Order: sequence, then C-alpha cells, then structure tokens
Amino acid sequence: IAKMEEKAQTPLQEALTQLIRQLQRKDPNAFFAFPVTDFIAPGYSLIIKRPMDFSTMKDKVKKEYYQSLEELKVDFKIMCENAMIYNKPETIYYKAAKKLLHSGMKILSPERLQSLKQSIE
Ligand SMILES: CC(=O)c1cc(-c2ccccn2)c2ncccn12
Repeated sequence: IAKMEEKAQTPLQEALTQLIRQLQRKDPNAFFAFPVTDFIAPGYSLIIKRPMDFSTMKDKVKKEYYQSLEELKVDFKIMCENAMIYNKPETIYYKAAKKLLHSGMKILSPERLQSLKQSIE
C-alpha cells in the first residue's frame, strides 16, 4: 500500500497552520470546519459568492496558495462575514460568526502578524 509521503512545510506554511489551529479552537461547534452546503443552508451558493471554511484554508496552505499571513486574514474575515450575511442576527450561526470574528482579529492582530512575520524571515 502506497505510504502517503508527508511533504515538509515551509516556515510560512508552519505559521499559517499554527494560526488556523488557534482560530479553530474558537469554533468549538465546528460550524466553520467544512464548506456550508445548499443542503444544510438552502440557497447558500446563490447568496454567498466567496464561500470559505477552515478545511479550505488548510487545503490552500497545503497547496501553497497563501503567499503571506495577511492573505489568511482576508479569507478568515470572508468566512465570518459570509455567515453574517446568510444567517439572520438571531441565529446561532450569526452569533458564532460575530464572536469568532472578534476572537480571530486578536489572534490575527497586526502586531501578532508582524512579530510572526519576523520569526519567519
Ligand atoms: C457557517 C454557517 O453559515 C453554517 C454552518 C452550519 C452548520 C455547520 C455544521 C453543522 C451544521 N450546520 C450551518 N447550518 C445552517 C445554516 C448555516 N450554517
């Protein structure tokens, strides 16, 4: 059976993987773990033009799509904003997104990213 070869992560990929781990801890219900389907959210793909979730972010890290830490921050904000667009304010998903966005902005603060960037160079 072919052994799945693990490719060594670059310093940037390492940092991105760590950040996603920290962010996902703030989503204990795993509402943001996987893409939202039209099955669980009727009409989702018609309303949300740029879907995003943590599994997609991890895939982008693996495929070296992200060239900077800021690009992860962009996707994270889109993910949270999508949930606050599709879901009504009184829903658990809207409230979870608002809370996640708030916690995430601390984890992805300019100061934190700047010091992380210096450690990668
Ligand atoms: C993130 C989001 O908008 C979301 C996640 C979910 C979700 C995620 C995991 C398990 C169940 N539901 C969801 N369900 C209905 C409507 C919206 N959502």
